[in-house]
Amino acid sequence: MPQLRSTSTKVLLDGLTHRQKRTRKDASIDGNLENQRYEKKQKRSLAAYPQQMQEQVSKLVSDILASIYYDINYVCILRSSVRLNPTAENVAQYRLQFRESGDLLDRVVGRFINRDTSLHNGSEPKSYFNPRGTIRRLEEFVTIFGWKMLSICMAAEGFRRACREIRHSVIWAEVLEKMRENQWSIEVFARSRNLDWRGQLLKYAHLDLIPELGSELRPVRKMWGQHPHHVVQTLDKKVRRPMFEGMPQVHIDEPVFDPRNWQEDGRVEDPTARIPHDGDCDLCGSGDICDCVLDFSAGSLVELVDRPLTGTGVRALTSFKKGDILGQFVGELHHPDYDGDHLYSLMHASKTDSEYFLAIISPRKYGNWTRYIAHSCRASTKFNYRTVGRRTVMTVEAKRDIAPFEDLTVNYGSDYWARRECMCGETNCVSRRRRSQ
Ligand SMILES: C[S@@+](CC[C@H](N)C(=O)[O-])C[C@H]1O[C@@H](n2cnc3c(N)ncnc32)[C@H](O)[C@@H]1O
Repeated sequence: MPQLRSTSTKVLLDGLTHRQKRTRKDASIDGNLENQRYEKKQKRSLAAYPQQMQEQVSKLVSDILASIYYDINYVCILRSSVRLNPTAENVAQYRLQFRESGDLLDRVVGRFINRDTSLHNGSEPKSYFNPRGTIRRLEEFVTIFGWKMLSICMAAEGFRRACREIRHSVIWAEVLEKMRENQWSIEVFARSRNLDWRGQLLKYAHLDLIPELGSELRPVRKMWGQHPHHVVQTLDKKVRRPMFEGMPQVHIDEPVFDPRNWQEDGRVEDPTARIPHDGDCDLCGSGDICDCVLDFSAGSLVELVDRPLTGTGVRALTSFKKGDILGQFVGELHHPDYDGDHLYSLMHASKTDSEYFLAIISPRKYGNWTRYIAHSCRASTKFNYRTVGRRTVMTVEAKRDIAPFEDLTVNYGSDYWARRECMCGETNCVSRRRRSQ
């Protein structure tokens, strides 16, 4: 989580701390009353700070949340590689990720047990004045979000660092608020990638001193076994499989060329196969057919979410820079005259001759996350024809910098909206302009 180390962040954290600095020694003099006063003061909301500082804090908090998704994804990739290839090195690397989190979980569980034991004894819980303490924060976190969420987040180094390194409670409060907004999203993200959050907690299952822990360990519906992009978060905070005309939509990584779809044409070769006329490879610059392949890791850091006006859409879970290639638009390849998909399909051409169509890419059944990108008349991404390795491909690229948690959008072109109503809400919206004419 490099963001926490940046100079501007340090200045920001110091600035906030400076205003309300108070030492642990001072505060511990008069115990609980002081503790309450201190916390009240600390809980001043972010709204009390200058606008510029508020913006910096929200950016920092977004970056922290994004780092949690990134780390969870990383741990899940590691887990898959351990399952597929359990070498000593892979196993050691995977275990390393859980060393610190296991230790912290032990301590938080210990805190809850001590708390309960002291209640059973009839004595007051031991006072622990340590507002900035990591364990204290984790304890608060469990109280708000529960053990499952703690176990999920604890797998992320970004979360552990935030607990340890954030110095001001206003920032920590903002992190908790952002967590609250994204709680279901984080859970779906972790569960659909098979994060072993239960395994981390199972060793405490026999401790019936913490009843909430037992109830959270009850088996939950499996979200794993399929591709993470077979999971859409619904408006009522559930999940569903994306469907088209009553059939489940299937994730694929590569376009599908089936000669049976080209019988009239008699074509037996994939029309997207690269020929010398398609120009140099956009990755290595070579004019010869090369073995380059696009890196699609960006697609691991997006999620599918239902939106009230526009149906299933795509939300970024990380930041993207202008020009980043986020993914490849894939689907079944059909003859350019194909008329069977008016919802998702796009014409494909070579970058050297964009007027000559090679195929229609139709992802209504087989496709990837890019088929769900909503239209906006002020879009954040664009489609591009590219030549990469052995293929001509259609990519989705960032038109500008994109912040974490923004919905990705692309411009479908004004023809698409000739007989449909665009709901993007932008001031330059094609349908809005039509209505006002
Ligand atoms: C390529 S699909 C995108 C995925 C689709 N939302 C879904 O649920 O499968 C295009 C369809 O999404 C919806 N959509 C996307 N952007 C929209 C917008 N700006 N206004 C209205 N509807 C939109 C429309 O129903 C459109 O026909």
